Amino acid sequence: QPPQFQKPSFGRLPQQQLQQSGPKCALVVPKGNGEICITQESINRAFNRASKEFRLIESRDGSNSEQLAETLLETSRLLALEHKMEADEIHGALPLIDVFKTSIGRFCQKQPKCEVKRFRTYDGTCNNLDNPNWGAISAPFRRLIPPDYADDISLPRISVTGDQLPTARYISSTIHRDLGFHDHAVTVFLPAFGQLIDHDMASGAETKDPRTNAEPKCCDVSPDRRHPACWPIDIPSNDPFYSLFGRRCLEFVRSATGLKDKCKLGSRSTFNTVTSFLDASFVYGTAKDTANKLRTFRAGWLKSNSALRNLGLKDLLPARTENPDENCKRPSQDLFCFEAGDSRVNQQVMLVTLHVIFLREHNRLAAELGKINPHWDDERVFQETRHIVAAYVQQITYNEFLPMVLGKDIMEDYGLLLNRDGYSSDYNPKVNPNLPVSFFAAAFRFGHSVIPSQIEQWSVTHKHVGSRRLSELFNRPFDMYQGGVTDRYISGFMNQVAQAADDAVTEELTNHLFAEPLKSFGTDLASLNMQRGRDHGVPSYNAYRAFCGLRRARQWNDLAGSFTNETLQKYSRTYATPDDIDLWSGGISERPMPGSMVGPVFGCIMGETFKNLRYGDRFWFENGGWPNSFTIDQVNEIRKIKLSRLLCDNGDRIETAQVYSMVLPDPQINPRVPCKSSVLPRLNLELWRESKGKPNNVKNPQQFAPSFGPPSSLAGGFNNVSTPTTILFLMS
Ligand code: HEM
Ligand SMILES: [Ca+2]
Repeated sequence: QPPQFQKPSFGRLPQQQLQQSGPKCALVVPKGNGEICITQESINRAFNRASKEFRLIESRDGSNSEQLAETLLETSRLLALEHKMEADEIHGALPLIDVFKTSIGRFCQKQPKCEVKRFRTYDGTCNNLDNPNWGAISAPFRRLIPPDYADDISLPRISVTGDQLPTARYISSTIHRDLGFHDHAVTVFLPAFGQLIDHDMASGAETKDPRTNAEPKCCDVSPDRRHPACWPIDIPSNDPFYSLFGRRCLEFVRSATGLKDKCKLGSRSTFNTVTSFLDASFVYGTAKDTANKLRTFRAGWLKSNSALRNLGLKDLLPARTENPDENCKRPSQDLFCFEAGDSRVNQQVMLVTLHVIFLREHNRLAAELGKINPHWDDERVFQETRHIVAAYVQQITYNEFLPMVLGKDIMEDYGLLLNRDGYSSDYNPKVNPNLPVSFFAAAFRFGHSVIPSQIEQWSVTHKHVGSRRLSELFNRPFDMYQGGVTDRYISGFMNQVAQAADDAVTEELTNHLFAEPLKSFGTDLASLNMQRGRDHGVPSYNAYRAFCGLRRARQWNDLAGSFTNETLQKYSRTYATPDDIDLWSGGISERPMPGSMVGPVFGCIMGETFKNLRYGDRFWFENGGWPNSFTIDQVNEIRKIKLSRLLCDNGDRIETAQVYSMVLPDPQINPRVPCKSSVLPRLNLELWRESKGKPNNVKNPQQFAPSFGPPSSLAGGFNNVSTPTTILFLMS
């Protein structure tokens, strides 16, 4: 069984004492010797006042969700004020009120009605039939422990002393300076794939200025004229880098406020704008409209750019011709960035390259499936291909990526090892696949520490042929239009060693992020990570220690085993108390666990998240008994897929690759093999052949009800798992 970490306790109030919907009171909260009665009238009063302030209009189609979220937050603030509620009561009690019994109900969108179908919806709704919005777009980030807001409702976290925390940039420049250490085992494909799946799972909601429909600018605007969501980051006057340019401010805008499940009251929630499920949403988008724009509607294909065909090379992503300058620095009007299912695609070339590989794989599969099943129409080929591509993402994530990042122990403890054979019957509709805010804002940003300063290109014969600074490539993916560059990046990423996952982050990210062409400075990703954590009310590293079963530090010495002496000293000089350490900073600075790239706190947050993304996904590729289920032979085919297979098939002239492309090649334990080697099997698509009219694999459509039990993966052995210290398992 996965370890039972301390269950989230939202407040110290005994839940049975909280009565809902009594005759007079919507909620009764015990307080001191007495109790607080929150009446429906007081809720309605607070809501009316707040709705005037935010000009809420009545509508149940979701078009008012932004104002409704702000209105409900203000309602909560007014109620907390009126009833003198403390943090525990705000987090533990307010969400228990059934708002459908108050005037709020009229404004809250109804849950969609679900049907059981073969393919996933684009927006992730109806994956969970009882909670149709779980894992879907706009779902709130969930909390592993109660939030930490300065006013218990919404204002960013401050020090437990009551003072402001040190500015995020100060922590970045003292603790997260680049020391340039390399990892000893992983290649650049590890962070590249990590970021790709990050974009499958997570995207925070930007606050837009209604006048410009862009994120507001904060730095060069006087504080009284700033957009209310502005919360720029102060740069100390003696900053080792920005002082050279007289910069004192980094742009930062707080994320948009979101609705809680069923419009519940309580402290500020934020939401995910993509599906948290690993469903290849970065290929297809998270709305039908987006998917339709990407499709050719012929033979199940996605649109692509054929500019390189005359050189005998495969297609690239289609050009972004709508809003061509959005997140794209074009040197001239006739050069375009790329379009894909996720709008962040052009951020840098690692990401673009993987998007290209998945686009090509989609079209390769669609072509084959179309030949094997000539009676399938465009829609059927498209959806069956999408279904396989999502399964690939799950297989590669749990079979290659997570074992390297988390190591064998966490994989086992959280039930993350894939089954060796047979179907899984471990889908559990009670498991919530929404991402924890601590995962989105901190733990999965561990990858920022692994990014190298230079991006290398290698030849297909594995020789280094050139390097470019990462900062020259932000939002400038144009060299992909040169014949052969896709291969040179693919080969580069499988041969270039990644940075170590430690407290150091490359200056390309901490001083030059998104630098404009020819500008000497950009912004700082480490600062953004910490500011984002504070923005979302993410409690401190120390609070998560307690959640993860470690001892909560009372004094600096208690952390001696967790950090190097040097880091600990820096922390003690930077923060007022161990209770203040930002989660992202503490998490990436922790000493890694044996066989893992991360320490126990990030390991625990990621373990929790990836456990729920597996057991809470009804469309998980190993699940049996649903209309979406693959046949068992198909599942076994997918189990053989490795990232190197996709590189071989979708590069232009890649002929050899190491078996595990996220791990450095090694003649003994991770040898380069020819792409035609049986060590890298291709999916046998004959298993997808269907005789006309017969549904693919649902033997008895009545038998949808899955059985629930302990994850059978835990009973199984050790399958295909690799970790830096257990890399020998790779080849077993
Ligand atoms: C050159 C590579 C990368 C760049 C330039 C980059 C940049 C960024 C930026 C600008 C943000 C938004 C920051 C904010 O305002 O909160 C972000 C968020 C994030 N990044 Fe990265 N990142 C990179 C690589 C990675 C990698 C390798 C991972 C994981 C393995 C990762 C995981 C995340 C996650 C989980 C988020 C939050 C979700 C989101 O809003 O996108 N990133 N990154
Ligand atoms: Ca997704």
